[in-house]
Amino acid sequence: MDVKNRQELELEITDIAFGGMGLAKVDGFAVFVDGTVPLDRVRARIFRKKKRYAEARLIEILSPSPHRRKAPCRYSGFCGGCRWQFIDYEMQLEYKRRHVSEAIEHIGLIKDVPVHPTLPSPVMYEYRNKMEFSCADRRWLLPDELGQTDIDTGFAVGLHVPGTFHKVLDISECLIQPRLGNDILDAVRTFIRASEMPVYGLKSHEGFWRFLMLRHSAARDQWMVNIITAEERRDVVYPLAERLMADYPAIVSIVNNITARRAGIAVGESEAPLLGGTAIRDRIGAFEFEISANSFFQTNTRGAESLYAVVKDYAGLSGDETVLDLYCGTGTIGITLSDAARSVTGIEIVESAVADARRNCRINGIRNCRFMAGDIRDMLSGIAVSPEVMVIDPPRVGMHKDVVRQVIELAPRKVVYVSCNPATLARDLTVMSEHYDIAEVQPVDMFPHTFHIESVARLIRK
Ligand SMILES: C[S@@+](CC[C@H](N)C(=O)[O-])C[C@H]1O[C@@H](n2cnc3c(N)ncnc32)[C@H](O)[C@@H]1O
Repeated sequence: MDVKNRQELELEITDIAFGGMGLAKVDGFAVFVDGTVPLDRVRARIFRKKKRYAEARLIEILSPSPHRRKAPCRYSGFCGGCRWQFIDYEMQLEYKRRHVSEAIEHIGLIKDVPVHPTLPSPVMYEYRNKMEFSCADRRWLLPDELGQTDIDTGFAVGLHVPGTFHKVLDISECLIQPRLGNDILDAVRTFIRASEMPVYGLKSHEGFWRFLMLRHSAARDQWMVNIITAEERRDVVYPLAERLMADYPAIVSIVNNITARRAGIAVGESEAPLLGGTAIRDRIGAFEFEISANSFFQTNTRGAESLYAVVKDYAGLSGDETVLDLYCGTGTIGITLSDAARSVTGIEIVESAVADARRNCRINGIRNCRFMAGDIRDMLSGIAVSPEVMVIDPPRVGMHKDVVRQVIELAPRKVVYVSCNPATLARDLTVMSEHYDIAEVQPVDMFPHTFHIESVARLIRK
């Protein structure tokens, strides 16, 4: 059967693709349907037809999969924050394991690598320690809000519809942030709505209020509020800070990041402290970390403990090894390994992250770690003595091919590769597998109700 654009079809969902969409086959032709899960039977309409696949929009579930559950969040299905709430958590874990395993087999062309069952996140809701809410001068309405006359459609503080930059839902409750975050969000929304300064237009690029970022320390149950505005107006934001400090004793830091850039990124070109400190402290395992507004920190603190425990186990340190921590961010992995190694050297491109890593060493009284700022592609040639163990935790794009080559030349006995992207993990492991046995891979769920998955691979030199 030839699939046509706008055609309505009855489909049997048989698989779930990386990216989170359900997959059906029509005479062997792949049709992706968002919001579906294997064993669903659905009616859907094709809205995009390509040579090798088509995408269809779900119209009706004719018979639901046993893996479906009722999503507890009212924005589920509309919000890009987490798109898998309607899938049973055990199945989320299994689909994530399959994605990692299939990527290694089909993209990496490496056979027989043991991929263990996904380690679940210790908490399934309220797990995110950092949330970024966008301000917008238009509100994207949920189906049950359409036609309501008492809704202010010219204002939203919330999260985006998946894949869009200008469609913002006005979110009053997000279940993946700790509960008090919703109260703070509501207080900020009320203040902004009453303010004379306009919210930012995501198309016009005019307006004052841009983002609200909330950070939470799980260890201390403390909050940081970062108000991102288009210009510095202390007279406008300071009264908001005063009100928040008075009403929420758990808030210990309020800062104002200022950015005139058009890009939809909640990072300021400059930062003005408002009330309290400019950082909060959290703990992963036995170590404390100071986190400022723009520091990188794993967004699921308890999940990071599970992840780093796997890294430590795979590194198998005896106390005598030199360790190289590539793409070290604020040094959290290196510091976690420091009590089991002779020395740790971390390399990271963002200078402020390296400054954070050094400060985190001082906070924890650690003397056997050093951190260097620079591009790994340039820095590796300066490593004179080959480390026994290398931990590699690159961004989504994976390692540059020159870096893979240099890692192989340095020839560490063990490599622990941490990845947030199964496709680039598989690509890099293919090259590494000429010199290393890929002993095992452990997927770790840091992001429940999303299709994202972190994995740790253990490599042993042949
Ligand atoms: C996935 S994060 C890892 C962070 C850290 N290992 C952790 O667990 O918190 C990747 C890091 O790689 C850094 N990075 C990206 N490209 C780089 C490069 N070419 N050289 C050095 N660091 C780089 C990023 O700034 C980021 O901090």
